[in-house]
Formats: sequence, C-alpha cells, structure tokens
Amino acid sequence: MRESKQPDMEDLEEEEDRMMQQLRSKATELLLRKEWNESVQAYSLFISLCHNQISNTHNHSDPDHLSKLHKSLCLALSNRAEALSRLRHFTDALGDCYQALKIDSAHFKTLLCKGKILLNLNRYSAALDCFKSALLDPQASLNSETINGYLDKCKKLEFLSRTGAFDLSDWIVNGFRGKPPELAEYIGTVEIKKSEMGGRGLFATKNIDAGTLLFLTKAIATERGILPQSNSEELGKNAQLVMWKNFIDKVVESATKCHKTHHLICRLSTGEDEDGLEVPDLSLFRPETEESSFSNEKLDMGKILSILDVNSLVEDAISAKVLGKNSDYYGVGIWVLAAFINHSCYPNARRVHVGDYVMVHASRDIKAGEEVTFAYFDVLLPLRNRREMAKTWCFSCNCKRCKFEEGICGKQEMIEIEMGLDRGLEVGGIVYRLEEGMRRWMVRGNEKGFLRASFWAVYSEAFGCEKSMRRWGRRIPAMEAVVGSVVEAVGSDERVLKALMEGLKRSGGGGIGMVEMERAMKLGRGVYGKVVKKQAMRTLLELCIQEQKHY
Ligand SMILES: C[S@@+](CC[C@H](N)C(=O)[O-])C[C@H]1O[C@@H](n2cnc3c(N)ncnc32)[C@H](O)[C@@H]1O
Repeated sequence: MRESKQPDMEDLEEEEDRMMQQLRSKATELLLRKEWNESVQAYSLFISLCHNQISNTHNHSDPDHLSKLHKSLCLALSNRAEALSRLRHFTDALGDCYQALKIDSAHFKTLLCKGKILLNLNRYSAALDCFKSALLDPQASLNSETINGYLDKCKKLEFLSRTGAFDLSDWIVNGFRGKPPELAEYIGTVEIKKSEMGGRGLFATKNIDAGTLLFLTKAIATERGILPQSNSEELGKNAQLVMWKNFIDKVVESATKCHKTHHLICRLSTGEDEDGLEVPDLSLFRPETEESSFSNEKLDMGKILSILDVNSLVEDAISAKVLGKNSDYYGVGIWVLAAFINHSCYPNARRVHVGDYVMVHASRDIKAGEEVTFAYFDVLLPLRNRREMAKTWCFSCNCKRCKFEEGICGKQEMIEIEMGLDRGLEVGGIVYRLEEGMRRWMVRGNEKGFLRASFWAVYSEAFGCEKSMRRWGRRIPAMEAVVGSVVEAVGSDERVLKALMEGLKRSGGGGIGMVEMERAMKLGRGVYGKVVKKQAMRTLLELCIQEQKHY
C-alpha cells in the first residue's frame, strides 16, 4: 500500500513537475520556431532532468508518474533528434532515435525522423524499414502521402544503389533543365588493394567494358564559385583562396557532425609514407554500414589540410566532365572512394560530375585485376610536360607509358622532332617524321597509341588543316586509325571525340553516316559513360562539337 506523504513533499513534486512542464514547452516552442541550436539545448536540459527523475522516483503520489516520464523522455529525444538532424548532426541525431525507440519501439515521430536521417546517410534499406514501420501506426493515415513518398524514394534509391542502373537520358535531352535525376551511392566491381604505383589503389575485380560505371558517390563537401574573368591574377587567386577556406570549413563541419565521414577522411593519404597505409575494406564505403561501427580517431587541422591537398579534385579537370548547371562554376570537392584512384598517363577511367555526385566509369576496356586509374593532369602531352605536371602533384609517374617513352625520348630523331615542334615546323611534316620513326623503331600496338597521344595536339592540328592534309594526307595514317590507337592506349577523351566528330562531318559533307555515328557513340560511352541512351548520347556528341574550348 502507498505510504501517505507529507504535504510539503507533494508541493515539491508539484513544483518539479511545473518546472519540467515549462522547460518542455519552451523547447517545443524553439523547435517550432526552427531555432534548432537553442531547442537542442533546452531539450538536453529537459532530458537530463527526466533521467534524474526516473532514477530518483520512488514514492511519487501519481502511480503513473514513471510511465509518464518515460513517455516525455521518448518525445524529447525524438524532438532533439529532429533538431539535431536539421543541424546535420546525423550521428548524434541517430543516437537519440535509438534511445527513443528503446523506450517505445513503435514511436511514430521517431520512426519518421530516423527514416529521414538514414536517407540522408544513404542507408536506403534501413530507412525503408523505418518508413514501413511508421506506416503501420494509426497516425500514418494523416501523413500517408508523405510517408508513401519517402517509401518510393527509398525503394528507388535502394534499387539504383544495388544495380547501378542510372539513366540520365531525359535530363540531358531536355537540355539539363529542372532537377538532375535522383542519384544514389553505388559501388561496382572494384576493390582497394596495394598498388605498384604507390600506396593503395582501386582495382577491377572483373573484366569491365568501356563506359561501364565503376562507382557513383556523393561528395563529403564541395565548394563552387564563379572565378573573376578580369585580367587581374591577384583577384583570381584571392577568389580561389576564399573558396579553399570555405571548402575546408565545410569538410571540418561534415567530419564533426558525422562519425562515418570522420572515419572515412581518416583513411585518406596525407601524402606521407603511403606504402605503410592500411588498405581499407570496401564495406566501409557501402551505404548500409552502421554509424556505430566507426571510431572517432584524432583528426587535427594539420592532418585535414594535408589530406585535402592530396585528395581533393577539381570538377573541371581534363579527365572530368561536368553535366548540368555547375558548368559555369569552378568547383572543388572531396569524394572519398575517388581519392583512392591513382594517376596514370595510360588511364582507363574518367569521371562525370552531376551536382555533388561523381560517377567514375571505364574510359576503355579494363581487365579483371587491372588497376583503375584516371589522369590527374593532361596526358595528351609529351613526356617532358607530363613530368613537370607530376612534379606539381609531388610524385614522379612510373606508369607503363612513362617507362616506354623514357626509352624512346633519348633518341636523336625524337629530340629533333621535339625541336621541330618548338620551332613551329609544319604539323603534317612532324606527324610524318614521327610515324616514320615509329616504323623504324618497330613501335607496335599500344605503344604507337602512347606516342600518338603524346603528340595529339600536332595530329589534331594536321587533320584539321586542309593545306597540311593536301601535302601529307597520303603519307600519314588516316584520322580514324590515329583516333582508334590513341583511345585504345589512353582511353576516350573529349578532345579526341571532338576531332573524330569534326573529321567525320568534314568527310561526310556536313553529315555523319550510320556506321561512323556508331563509332562516335562507342567513343562517347568512354567519355560520358553508359548512363545515357542513344538519343541522349547524340545530344552530348553535338554539344561536344559546339564546345568552345580549344586544346
Ligand atoms: C589521391 S591519392 C591516390 C591514392 C593513394 N595512392 C593512397 O594510397 O591513398 C594521390 C597520391 O597517390 C600517389 N600517386 C598517385 N598516382 C601516382 C603515380 N602514377 N605514381 C606515383 N604515385 C602516385 C601520390 O602520392 C599522390 O599524392
């Protein structure tokens, strides 16, 4: 039987209850006013008072007091999770959801909140389970449209993430108008292993055709801006510095707010002792990996800066294509899985940027076990230029192509060809000398493509020059043959595709025949990936010709 209580004890209880009630109303008001930080603070105080009361409640006059406290705690945790998720503190928000669901495993509001957080963390199937459970609640009937919307979104993203069946066709054909298509995290047949080039690298686990998507991932952080067009170098540098600072702030914020992001950033190279770095398991990068599997290692500012220096990518790099509205912007970002890809002057992959996502696809066929590489800098240049570029990246490239060209570039004839280039000799003549040289040095197969790629600028100028073609056309290989060997050697490239399209148009009197179009499409798949159907690929090929850039 309940002991009778002193009246002053009951007053104290009443006073405590009143205070809790006030605090809860205040927190709710802040939440409704979208003052997320303040609301988190108020709920935190309320939650700790709840915990205190739960552990100290023994003889409360209300027999339902304890169960009421648990109910209030559950709702407060749920509301704090909502506020935390709006502040993008996903790990903490998820922690609150777990606690709330421990109290009431079917708590409607928490299930919705948890589902939305998991969706933000790209954990599509776990989010789907939450929305499915929420739908069973009687309250769901009032929100069924919203919940069904989330369910459809989760199902779609889960399917895309499992199959990699992305299709950008409609968006491209509609001139990139409207929102880009919904994209999801996807990892194809690749793995991370030790690389002969240095540290770790990404490798194909199966034979992969040109154009096949290798993976698709969202940036941890990006920063974009329109750089000043004025002649002042100072202005441009300042604008870049501001962007870089904003970018660093965003990376730090993401790492602070999400344990997984923090953990993934810690796996990246700082540029030191790369061969001693651990090889992370690919499961780390999969969207379904639970937040709780990640520890919080030390990540100071010095380490972050080195990591960003080594691993950040710019969107308008030579081996990348930006689709959609980012095109006018200078953009920098960090995409973790892409940061495991080493450079090669004999690359087999390219990237396409859509919003904050990057899609990496094979730019030529890749054999099982072969390392996946893309070009950090322009590889349609002679060895000496590439060496200079590699220096700015603080490594010296020892890929197959560089090794082969080192053996060739000491030849007297090669030195003369390069001198001729510097002196501005006629391009057709230089191409002729180079082709003759290759015949005499018995350069075969891919190696021919390597050298032609090194002197691509000369070849493309010669093919585009009527005078040169009249004089040398019969003595040098056809443009299609050169394009074929360059693409086989260094993968598809937009400039090579452009030259092919222009050449085909010229020889076809302004139009391109069916067979030739098929060839161009194949090359296009290596440049843009197989994420587009025929009509959309035609649109991209047309855009490629119109592109004003000259290389
Ligand atoms: C974005 S990371 C690539 C992944 C890196 N290997 C790792 O283990 O994390 C860039 C760094 O990889 C190394 N690297 C990339 N390509 C290379 C190459 N062709 N030759 C030598 N080192 C290379 C350089 O140290 C470079 O700073």
